[in-house]
Amino acid sequence: MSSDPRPPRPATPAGFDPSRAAERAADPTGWRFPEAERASVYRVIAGRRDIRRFRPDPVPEDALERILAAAHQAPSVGLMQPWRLIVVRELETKLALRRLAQRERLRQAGKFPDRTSHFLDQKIEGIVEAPLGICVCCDHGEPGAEVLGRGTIPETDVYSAACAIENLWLAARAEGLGIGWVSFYRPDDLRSLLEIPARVDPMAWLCVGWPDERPVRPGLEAAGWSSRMPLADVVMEERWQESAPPSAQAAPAIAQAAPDRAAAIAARDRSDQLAKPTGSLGALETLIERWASITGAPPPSRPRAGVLVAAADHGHVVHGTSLFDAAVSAQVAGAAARGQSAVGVLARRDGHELLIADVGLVAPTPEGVRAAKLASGTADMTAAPALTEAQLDAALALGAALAGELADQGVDCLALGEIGIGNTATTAALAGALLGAGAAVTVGRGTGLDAAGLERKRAVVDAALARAAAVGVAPVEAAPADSAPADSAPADAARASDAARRLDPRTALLEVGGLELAVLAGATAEAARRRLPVILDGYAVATAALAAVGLDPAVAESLIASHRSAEPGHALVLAELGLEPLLDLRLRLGEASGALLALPVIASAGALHREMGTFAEASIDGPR
Ligand SMILES: O=C(O)c1ccc[n+]([C@@H]2O[C@H](COP(=O)([O-])O)[C@@H](O)[C@H]2O)c1
Ligand SMILES: Cc1cc2nc[nH]c2cc1C
Repeated sequence: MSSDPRPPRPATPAGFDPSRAAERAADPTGWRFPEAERASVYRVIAGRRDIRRFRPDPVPEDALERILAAAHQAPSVGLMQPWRLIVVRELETKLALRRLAQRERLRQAGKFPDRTSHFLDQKIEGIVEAPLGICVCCDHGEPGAEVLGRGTIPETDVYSAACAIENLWLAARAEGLGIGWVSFYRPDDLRSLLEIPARVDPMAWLCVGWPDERPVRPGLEAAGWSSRMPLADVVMEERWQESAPPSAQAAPAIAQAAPDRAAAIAARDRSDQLAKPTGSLGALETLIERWASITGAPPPSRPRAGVLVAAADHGHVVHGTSLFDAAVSAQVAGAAARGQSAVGVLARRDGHELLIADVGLVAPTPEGVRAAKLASGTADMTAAPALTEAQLDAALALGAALAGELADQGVDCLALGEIGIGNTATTAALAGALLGAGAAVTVGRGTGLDAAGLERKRAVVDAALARAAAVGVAPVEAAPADSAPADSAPADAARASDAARRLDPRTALLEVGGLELAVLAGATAEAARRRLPVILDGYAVATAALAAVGLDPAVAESLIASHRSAEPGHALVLAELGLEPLLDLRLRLGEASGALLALPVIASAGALHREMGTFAEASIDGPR
C-alpha cells in the first residue's frame, strides 16, 4: 500500500550491485570497511614518503606483482587505462638515467640561486641503488580516437595515469617498499633510453626497493624546503576564493665496472652513525660514497695520487688564440719537472707521484719530462682535421699506458692535468663539438686574452666547428630545437638548437683534437677500468673526460671533479658529466693544480669518515 507517487527506479544490472534498496536505506554507511581497516588506509596515506635511499636487497616478485596490479586498478576516464609500466632491472640503464638526472639537477640548481644547495642535496643515487626502476608512461593513443569522457579535457589520460602512480605508491608503502619519484630528467632523454615511441609520454621514473630510510616527515619538509599547507588553505566553499592564503603563496613549486653499491651503502651507513647531524658533511658525504663505490672503500686519510700531466702544442696558435707563444708549453713542462711550477710544488709537498709527459710539444722534450712525442703539435683545426686516425689511436693507447704505469705504483687515485699553449681554444672546440654548442658559450680568456683576443679566439673556434660539422653530425641525442622547456634559460635554448651539431666523440677528437686531450681521455678510461678514482682538474681535463665518457659511458662513474675553473665552458662540461666540483677558487692554471689542491679536502673527508666517533662512541644523544 505504497503511497509514493514516483515511478520505481530501474533495477541495477545483475551482478553489478548485490545490495538491496531497503538495506541501503536502513544503513547508508553499510558499505564502509571495518574501523581498523579504514585506519590502516589512512595510516598508509599519511605514511607515504618519497624514498631516496634504498637497500640492495631484491624486491620479491610477488610483492612487485601486487603493486603493479594496484597501479592497474586505478580509475581511468572512459576506462582508457592509458598507463604503461616499464620495469627496469639492468644496471647500465639505471646508470645512464642517473647521469641524465644528475645533469638536470645541476642545471636546475643554477636556476634557483637561493635554493641551490637544496637542489644539490636532492639525492638521485636511488636510481642506481634501488633494485628496480619503474617507468610509468602515458600512452596517448591514436590522435583523435574517441574516448568516453575525454572530449572536452584531453589531459584526462594523464590524470588517469597519475592515479595509477598513486595507487602503486600506496600499495608499496603498505608492503613496506620504498618509492622514489625522480623527475630530474628531460622526457626525450628517457624516451630514447627506453625506446619509448613518440605518442607515449614517460611521466615518472619510480625507484622501487626496500627503503634505507624510514622518514617520519616528508624529506623536503625535513630539509626546510617547504611544508604541507593547512587543509583549510586548499579547501574552498561554494566558490573559488581568489585571495590565496599566505601559506599557499609561500609554497614554492618544486618543482664498465659496475659501481660497488654495497661499499657505497656501507659508507653511508657509517656516515649516518657518526657524531654529527645526518648529511651535515654535505658534498663530502657524496664524495665518500662515490669513492667507496669506485674503489670499494672510503678515501684514505692521506691518499697518494699518481699525477699525469700531458703536454702538447696546437696548430691554431698561428691565429693568435693564446697570449703566449707555443714555445712556452715546453718551458712550463720543464719548470714543472724541476719542481718550479705549481704542480711541481704541490706534488713534491704532498708526496704524490708526478709524471709529466711530452705527448706532442713542438720544442724538444725538456729534461725530466717523459719523451713520448706523438707529433710536433696538431694540425690547425680551422684548416684540416687536427689529428689523424693513427695519431688518435696512438694517443688513446699512450694515455692508457701512462695511467697504467702510475696505477702499477700503487697510487690511490689518478690526478690529471695538462700543459699546452692554446689548449683552451682546442678545449672550447672539443666541448662545442661534444655538446653541440658554439664559441659564444665555450670560449674564455685562457691565459688572459683581452677583448680583441677573445673575439679572435671565438672566430677560430667557430670556424673549426663549422669545418668539423661538415664532416660528421652525430645521429644520437640530437634534441629538436623546440624541446627546451618553456622556462629554461636562453643558454638552454641555444643548447637545444645547437644539439644538431653534436659530433660523436671520436670524430670530435679527430677534427679539433688536442694530443694531450686525447692522451688524457685514454688515461681516464684506463683508470676507470682499474677502479681508480680520476681527479679531474680544469676545463681541458674535464672535456677530455667528457670525450672518454662519450666513448664509454661507464667511465663516468669513476670521475671526481676537483674544482670549477674560471673558464666559463668548464661549468657546462661539468654539468654534462653530472659532476659537482669540490672547490670553486676561480683557478685557471691547469697542470693538475686544482686536482692537487682538492686532494687535502678528499684526505680530510677520508680521515673524518675513518676516525670520527659514532654517536654511541662519543656519548652524544641522537636526534629527538
Ligand atoms: O685548467 C684550466 O681551466 C685552465 C684555464 C686557462 C688556462 N689554463 C692553462 O693555460 C694554458 C692554456 O691557455 P691558452 O690561453 O694558451 O689557451 C694551458 O697550459 C692550461 O694548462 C688552464
Ligand atoms: C706561465 C704558464 C704556466 C702554465 N701552466 C699551465 N699553463 C701555463 C701557461 C703559462 C703561460
